[in-house]
Amino acid sequence: MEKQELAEITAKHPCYSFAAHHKYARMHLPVAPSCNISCNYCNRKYDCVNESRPGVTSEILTPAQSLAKFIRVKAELPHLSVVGIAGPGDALANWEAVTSSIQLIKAEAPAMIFCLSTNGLMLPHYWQDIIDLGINHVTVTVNCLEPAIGAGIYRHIHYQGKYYVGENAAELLIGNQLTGIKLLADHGILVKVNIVMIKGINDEHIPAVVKKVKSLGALMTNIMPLIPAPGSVFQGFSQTSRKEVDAMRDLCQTDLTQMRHCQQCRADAIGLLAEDQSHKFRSPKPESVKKCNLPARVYKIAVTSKYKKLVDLHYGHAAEFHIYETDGRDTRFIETRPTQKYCLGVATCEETEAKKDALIEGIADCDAVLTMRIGYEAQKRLLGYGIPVAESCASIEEGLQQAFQQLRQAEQPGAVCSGL
Ligand SMILES: C[S@@+](CC[C@H](N)C(=O)[O-])C[C@H]1O[C@@H](n2cnc3c(N)ncnc32)[C@H](O)[C@@H]1O
Ligand code: SF4
Repeated sequence: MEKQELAEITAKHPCYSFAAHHKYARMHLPVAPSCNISCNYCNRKYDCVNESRPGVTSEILTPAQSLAKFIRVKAELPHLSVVGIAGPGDALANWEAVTSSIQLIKAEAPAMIFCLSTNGLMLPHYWQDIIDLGINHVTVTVNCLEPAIGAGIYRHIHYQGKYYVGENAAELLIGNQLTGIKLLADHGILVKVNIVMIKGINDEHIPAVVKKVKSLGALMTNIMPLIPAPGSVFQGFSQTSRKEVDAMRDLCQTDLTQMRHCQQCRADAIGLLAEDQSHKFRSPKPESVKKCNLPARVYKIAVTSKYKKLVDLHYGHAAEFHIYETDGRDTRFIETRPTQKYCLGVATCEETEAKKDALIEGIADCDAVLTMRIGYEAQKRLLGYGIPVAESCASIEEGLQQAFQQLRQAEQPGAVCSGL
C-alpha cells in the first residue's frame, strides 16, 4: 500500500491518531479466547459486565456471530471505522476464528480498517497471512528485551506443542516478538508496541525497549500502567500511577511517538475510545468459538488445598495432594496422598533436590497439578515430568474445570470444551 493511502487510513484509526479518537469509533471482536502464553498480570474473565480492562469480555463470538454483530453496530454507529481483535486471549492463538471473522466482515464492508493485537509469539509464522488478510495495523506487546526480566513477567509459553518456563520461555518469546515486528514493519505494516509498566520489574528497562522497537520500524509505543487484576499473580502489586507513566512517556518521546490516549479497553469494547457502548450490543446467548471435537477424556489432577474446598494452598506449602478425576463436568475425589513439602527449609542441597523429585514421582500418574500459586522453578521441574500446572484461587470444582479447559486447549488450541 502507498504511504499516502496508509496515512489517510491511519487518520481514521482512533488508537493510532489522537485527532481520530473523538470522531471515529472502533469495535473489538471477542473471537480469541485462548492464549499461548501466561502473563503474570493477566486474568481473562469472560463474564464481568462492570469491569473495563484488557482481557475482560462478556461474550465470545463465532465468526458468524461477529458478522451479525458488526452489521448491527455499523447500522447504529455510522462513524465506525475500525474492527479490531484484542483478545480476550491472543489473536494469533485463535487464528482460524480471527481469519474467518475478518474475511466475513471484509466481504460486507471492504473499506473497514482491520487491526489486531498480539503478544507476538506467533508473528514469525503468521506475518504473511496477516498482510494477505489486509490487516495494516498491528499492536505487539513487548515488555522487555532481557530473558531475566521476562522470567518475572511470563509464567509460561506454549509453543509448537511444548511448554517453556523461566528465561527459556522469555528468550523465545522476545526473539519472536522482535523478528515479527521487523518483518511486519519491513513490509509496510504500521506497528504499535504496547509496554505494560510494572514498577520494580521492567520500569527502568522501558527506554531500552522503546529504542529497540524503533530500530526495528515500530511507529509508536503505548506505555500502559499495570492494572493489578484480581486473580492474577500481580494482583498484590500497586497500580502504576498516571504520573509515573506520563514521566516515562515524556522520557521516551524523544525517541519515538508516544500514544497518550489509550483507555486499556475491554476485549468487546465498542464506540469512541472514551465512551464504551458495548453493553448496548451484547448478544443474548454467547456460544463457544469452536466446538471441541476431541474424543472425551478424563484427567487425573493433583490439587493443593487446606480443607478440600478451595484451591487455597501454595504448591510449596502442601503436605499432601488431593487427587481428583474430572471429565470437564463431573469431578470425582479419588484419594489424598501425603507428601514432603516442596519448600523444605534447612535440608542440604542434594537431599532437597532428591526430595523434590520424589515428591513429583508421587504424582507422576497425574495429568496436571492444580494449585493456588507455584514458583517457576517448581513449575519447570513439574513440566520436566510432563505435568503442566493450572493456578486458581476458586473452589476445587471450578479450579478443576479451569484445569480441564487448559488441558483441552493445549491439545486443541482454540477449542472450548464443556466436557463429556
Ligand atoms: C488482553 S491483551 C490482548 C492482546 C494480546 N494477548 C497481548 O497481550 O498483547 C491487550 C493488552 O492489554 C495488556 N494487559 C493485559 N492485562 C493487563 C493488566 N492487568 N494491566 C495492564 N495491561 C494489561 C496486554 O499486555 C496487552 O498489551
Ligand atoms: S498475552 Fe495477552 S491474553 Fe495472553 S496472557 Fe498475556 S496479556 Fe493475557
